[in-house]
Parts: sequence; C-alpha cells; structure tokens
Amino acid sequence: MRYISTRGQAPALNFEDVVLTGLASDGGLYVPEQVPQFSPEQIASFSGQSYAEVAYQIIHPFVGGMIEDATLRTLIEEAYASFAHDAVAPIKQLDTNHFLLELFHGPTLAFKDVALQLLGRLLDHFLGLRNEKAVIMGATSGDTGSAAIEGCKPCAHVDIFILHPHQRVSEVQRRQMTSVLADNVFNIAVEGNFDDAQAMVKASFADQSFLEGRRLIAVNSINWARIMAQIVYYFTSAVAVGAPHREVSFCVPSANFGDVFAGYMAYKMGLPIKQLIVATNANDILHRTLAHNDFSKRELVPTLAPSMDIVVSSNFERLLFDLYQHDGAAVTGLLEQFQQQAMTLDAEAWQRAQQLFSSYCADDATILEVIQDAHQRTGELLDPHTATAYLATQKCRLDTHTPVISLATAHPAKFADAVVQAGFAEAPLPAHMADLLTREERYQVLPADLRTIQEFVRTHKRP
Ligand SMILES: Cc1ncc(COP(=O)(O)O)c(C=O)c1O
Ligand SMILES: N[C@@H](CCOP(=O)(O)O)C(=O)O
Repeated sequence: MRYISTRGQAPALNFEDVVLTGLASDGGLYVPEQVPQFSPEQIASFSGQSYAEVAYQIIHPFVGGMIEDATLRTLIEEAYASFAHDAVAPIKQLDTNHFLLELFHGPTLAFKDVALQLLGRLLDHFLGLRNEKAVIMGATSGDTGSAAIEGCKPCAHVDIFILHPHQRVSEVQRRQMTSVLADNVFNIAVEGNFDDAQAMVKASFADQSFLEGRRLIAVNSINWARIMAQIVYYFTSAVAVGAPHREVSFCVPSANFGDVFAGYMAYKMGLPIKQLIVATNANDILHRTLAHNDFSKRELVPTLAPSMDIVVSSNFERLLFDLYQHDGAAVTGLLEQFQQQAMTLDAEAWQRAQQLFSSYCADDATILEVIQDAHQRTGELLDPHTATAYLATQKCRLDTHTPVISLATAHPAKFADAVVQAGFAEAPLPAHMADLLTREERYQVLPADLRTIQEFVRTHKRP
C-alpha cells in the first residue's frame, strides 16, 4: 500500500513512514493511493465478530505488510482492551430506525480514544524497531489532546507537546490533559483559538529546523492512522443494523472533518452508505460549503460544543482530492484561494459531494433545546456535540425506513456547562477520574507565536 499527498508533489510513502510523519513535504495530507475493497460477503461476515477482530480485518490492507500479522493483531487487541465497554463502540436504539453509536467508552471519554489508543501503540512499535526518539506536536480543541496524551504517555520513544486554546476548553477537558504529570508530557495553553494552534503545528511540520534533527510526528487527524482506525466503527455499527443487506446512513458531529471522512472511506471501501449527514455548531463552514458551496472563513465563535470550535477544517482537503479525481494541482489552487479568504468548488465536484453529504448547523440555544428534547424523548443525556447530530438527523434524513446512526462523540460528563445550562445535574465522572477536579495540574501559558512555541518545544524534553 502506497500513500500519496493531496497536493501531488511529495514522494509517496509506505504505511510505516506515513505513520511516522505529519504533513507531506508539499503541505498536503497523505491518503492511500488505492482504496481497499470489501465485498458484501466479507462485510456480512463481520456480524458477530469482536470489535478487535473486525478492526484487524479492516486495518490489515492499509498496513500493507509493514507489521507482522500476529503483532498487528496484538497491538489492536491491546488498544481496545482499554475500553470500558466490551463492545468498544456499542449501539443503542433511540427511535424507529434511529441509532446512537456510543464512541465515548475509552479512557478519556471521547471518540478520539478509538484511534489514539492504537496510534500510540503503532508509534512505539515502529520507533522501538528503529531505536529512534521523536517529538509529537498536536493541537486540540479539547478531546484529541487528552486522548493523545493517554495513548502516548507510555511510549518510551516520544516527548509529546499538546497545544490547547487557553480558557476555551472545558474544565474537565483541561484537567484531563494538565493533570498528567509524566515527564514526557508537555501541555501548552495557547493565547489564541484552535485554528491558531493547528496552524502553528502545521507550520512546524513545514520547517522542522528548530528540532535540530529530531523527528516530528503528528497525532492530529493529519496522521493517516487516525482516519484508518475510525473507519472500523462505521463497519461494525452498520453491520449491527443490517448492512450489507440494507443501506445505512450516518450523522456525524463535525469540525476538522476527520471523523466523517473516515465514514466516506468506509463508503469507498464498499459499505452501502446512503447518506453522510454533517452536523456542525455555530462554526458552520462545513455546513455552508456542503449546502451552499461557500467555503469561506468567518470569525471563530466560542460555543457550548467547544471541541467543534474550528474554522479551518483540515481534512476537507482529503475530500477535495477525491472530488477532483486526485488532481493535486487543483487542490493546491483551491486551498490557495481559501488561504486568501474563500474558495468555491466547481459545479461538478460540488454536486458529487451533494449526492452523498447533507448538513445542518445548530447554535448554542438550539443545542440546549435539543439536549432537553432528546432526554425527554429517549431518556439519553447527550453531550452538546452529539446533540448537533441528533438534530441534524431529524432535519436531513431522506426517509424513515433507512437506519440512521448518529455518532455520540463524547460523554456528557466532559461538558458540565452545557449540561447544567440545559437544566440537568452534572453527569458524574467515571470512577477512574472521580478525583480529577482536585488533581495537581501542570501547563505553560504561551502567546500564539510560532517562534515562542517552537523555542519551548526545542528546550523541553524528558530528563
Ligand atoms: C466531541 C467531538 N465531537 C466532534 C468532533 C468533530 O470531529 P472531527 O474534527 O473529526 O470532524 C470533535 C473534534 O474533532 C470532538 O471532540
Ligand atoms: N476536536 C478536536 C480537534 C482536533 O481534531 P483532530 O481530529 O484533527 O485531532 C479536538 O478535540 O482536539
């Protein structure tokens, strides 16, 4: 399996190199050159298999022989043994043909654990074989950070630096990161927003001279392995509600477009997906693009669903590359326009996107109403991100006989503000983090200035 850049200029890489890197050298994102195909018979055979077994079968072709089969199986089994629910990603029925896919049973209570528990192990495996040390830089709007720290803190071979927007993540999210006092974990609270943090991480990949030869690795969904691991739960959940014998739709709370892009990959791999519904908060660039072909920057606004407070949606580039039939030059041109302020897809590409994608956005007041409404109808207390999907499913589904699976991307205990404002008592934290709010914290507040951040990374490492 070879991986190519969405900008068309960087060298193709194998799986090992793609995991151990970040942005492609031309500024693009890596995608597989060819998408593995699964027949209806293969998909049907996933029924009744464990999550780890299905994960092994889905992930195996992407690895392209770069990890011995038995080792790959062990890495996957160990990754998913850390989940509190045996099914890893259990599914609940909310209503006729409306299902909730609970992706928050991992150690940090958000869907990010599904990929980052595996990515941490892949990194340790490859770096261990090479006997090489590396630096991880990641940007977070709240959930990737703690999941990456949790997945990577046992790695003997990495120092991890996570940039979060100062005072713009929930208290639980901040403490999940800053109370990890391991000597290879460094938390930076950036005086800016998520887009500033992500831009500085990407700029650090473009010019790595500040690291004086040390390798830089990405844990954001820039890293292909993040997307790959997330493809699995589209298959397991679709099979649980009748695929491949019937079509299934998904509704995905979206911002950086990694999660729903994993759904798009599942579709390309042969899963019969009728509709991919993209749900956003008031930072609605994805909704404006999919509904109105308006991919233009607007000021980022803080919302009650802070993990989706993102304007520059990184993985949309991977979709563009596919919509433009792997024309890296066209993608580069479009992103240069966006860099200035706005881009417009050509009519054909936009229509192709519209055949599969629908979208809806919810502002804060609506999110609160939806949390109340969903609780009244189903008894479920949704987190504010999941609430956007619950609403978007109702607004966008094409019919009521196709099952729709709404992704529950986080546990409500992470977002006390929204839960309390919606009129509920705070959801309790699970036992392993019951004392989270009294744990010692360690983090550094720094300005959103690339040189300052890079100097911090350059001068800090585990003793
Ligand atoms: C809880 C939660 N829901 C949804 C999202 C959006 O996912 P994506 O960025 O993959 O679109 C995020 C962050 O990315 C998140 O943390
Ligand atoms: N919502 C994310 C933002 C980063 O997205 P990623 O999927 O690219 O890591 C977060 O919670 O940090």
